[in-house]
Amino acid sequence: MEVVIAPAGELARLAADAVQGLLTARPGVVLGLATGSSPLAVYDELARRHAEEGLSFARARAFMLDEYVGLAADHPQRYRNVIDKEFAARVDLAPGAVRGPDGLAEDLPAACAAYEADIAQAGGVDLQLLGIGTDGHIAFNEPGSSLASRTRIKTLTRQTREDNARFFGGSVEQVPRHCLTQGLATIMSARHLVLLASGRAKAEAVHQLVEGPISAMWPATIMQTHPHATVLVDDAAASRLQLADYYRQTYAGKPDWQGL
Ligand SMILES: N[C@@H]1[C@@H](O)[C@H](O)[C@@H](COP(=O)(O)O)O[C@@H]1O
Repeated sequence: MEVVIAPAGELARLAADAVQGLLTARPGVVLGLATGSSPLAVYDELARRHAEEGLSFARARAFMLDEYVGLAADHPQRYRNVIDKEFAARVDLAPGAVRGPDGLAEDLPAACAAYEADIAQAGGVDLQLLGIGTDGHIAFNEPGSSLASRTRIKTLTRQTREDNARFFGGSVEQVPRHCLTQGLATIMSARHLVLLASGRAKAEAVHQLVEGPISAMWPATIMQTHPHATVLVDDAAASRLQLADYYRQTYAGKPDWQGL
């Protein structure tokens, strides 16, 4: 696991560089997209490179991590609509190139199984962007999630609903209680995991993710077993890392050509 501690703008550029490197090598790359505020600066940077430098996503495909159950098709907080607005509509992804779990399906378990099959048929995800919840969840894999889980229905914790109430007019009651989420094993199948976190509220989750024991109580800790995982954090999110000095020295001595 590589840990990079840097200002938020630099982190977004690093993640965008990794995406661009893949796109340049293989235009048909499969991206994994995350919602939440953490990846927004990456989407801004990729949209800028598309507009100003001609970076093309025309042959790329993308899979979303998760979706609320039951939000109306036109609800602005439906993750499908969030991703369209924040990223897909700002670049040249082909129509239908972005897939997500269907939180409005009549048969939710069948929709989850179909989603897993879609990802497999696409050849798996090349680069998965991730944020992290204050309780250590990735996607919507709440504490207690099976480390071997696949896409399924989950019940959101009170903590996550409170954290996300800001997107629902500040009302926790407006936040759905259920979601569909890629499982931890689904996420672990991606070839490169790039997690972004900023702010002091994430410091304990980041410490557990990088330095804690692997445990379903901090679901993101499963990333310690991934062969290519990158954790991009600002100073505040890094403030509880025991080996922060070591991560800083390591990154400072890294050759420019190496990439993430
Ligand atoms: N399902 C999403 C996660 O994918 C995201 O990582 C988390 C943190 O969001 P933020 O980046 O806004 O802190 O929020 C939600 O729970």
